[in-house]
Amino acid sequence: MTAISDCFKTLGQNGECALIPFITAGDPDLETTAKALQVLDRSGADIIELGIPYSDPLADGPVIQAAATRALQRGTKLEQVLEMLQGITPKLRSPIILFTYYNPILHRGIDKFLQEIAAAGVAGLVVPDLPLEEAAGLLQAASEMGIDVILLVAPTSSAQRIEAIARSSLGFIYLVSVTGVTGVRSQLENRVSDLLQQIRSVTDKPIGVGFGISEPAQARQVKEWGADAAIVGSAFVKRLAQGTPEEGLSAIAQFCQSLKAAIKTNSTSTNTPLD
Ligand SMILES: O=P(O)(O)OC[C@@H](O)[C@@H](O)c1c[nH]c2ccccc12
Repeated sequence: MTAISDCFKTLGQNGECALIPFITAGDPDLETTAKALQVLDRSGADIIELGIPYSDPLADGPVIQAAATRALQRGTKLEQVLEMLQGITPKLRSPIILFTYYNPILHRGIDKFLQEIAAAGVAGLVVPDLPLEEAAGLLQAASEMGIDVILLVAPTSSAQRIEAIARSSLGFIYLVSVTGVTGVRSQLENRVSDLLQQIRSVTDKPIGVGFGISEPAQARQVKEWGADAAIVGSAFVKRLAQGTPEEGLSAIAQFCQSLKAAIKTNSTSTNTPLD
């Protein structure tokens, strides 16, 4: 069993929903990224998604695009991110998912890339622009190295495609809550609940919901809709980038705790009698 499956199994036994924060590597610098991973790990994160900055981040909204630009301007390179991870992953409870666009993987060569990230202790991989039709090779090679490739379901995915994605995705299935780019949204669409049920009807694998979750109440909402994980990106990236690195770290610690508290409890905020 992989570290990610193991994590969902334990949480599922307690009726808990996983919290998956996302941050961009190298923003404001890699030293802060290393600290941020440890802070999140101690503040309620169950799994952490770390984004490799990329110059053409098609699926990203303004907050994560700006973070990637800042990280690239500082000269953040994949090798340095992996070197940092190698030192940090042994100290973390949370498995690390690496987020990268497909081009850097192709550029390096699939096998070399996988060997390097496995050596750095990475447990999973999200590649938003990897077409399912081309995913087989990467999925196979990654699973042989114990790395879960997590595939994305979009609100526009057909029933047939949802089934195919659910069959192939490893670790969990990433349900993108809206059509569009990453970023804070004031309201989550109700159809996320229908999509969750639709995916649930074709698979036993855990399902994580991401895109637009920026408040504890929204995380609680996706939990109540039946999600196994709430993924929160832009809202973390924004907080980490505000003020000095120390201020950013303390802001994400607090935010992480409040999100976890919202999805940990089984009770709802309404006063339901116990009997
Ligand atoms: O930023 P948001 O709206 O909270 O969304 C999640 C997210 O940041 C992370 O999973 C992510 C960052 N960039 C992506 C691109 C595609 C899919 C997912 C992502």
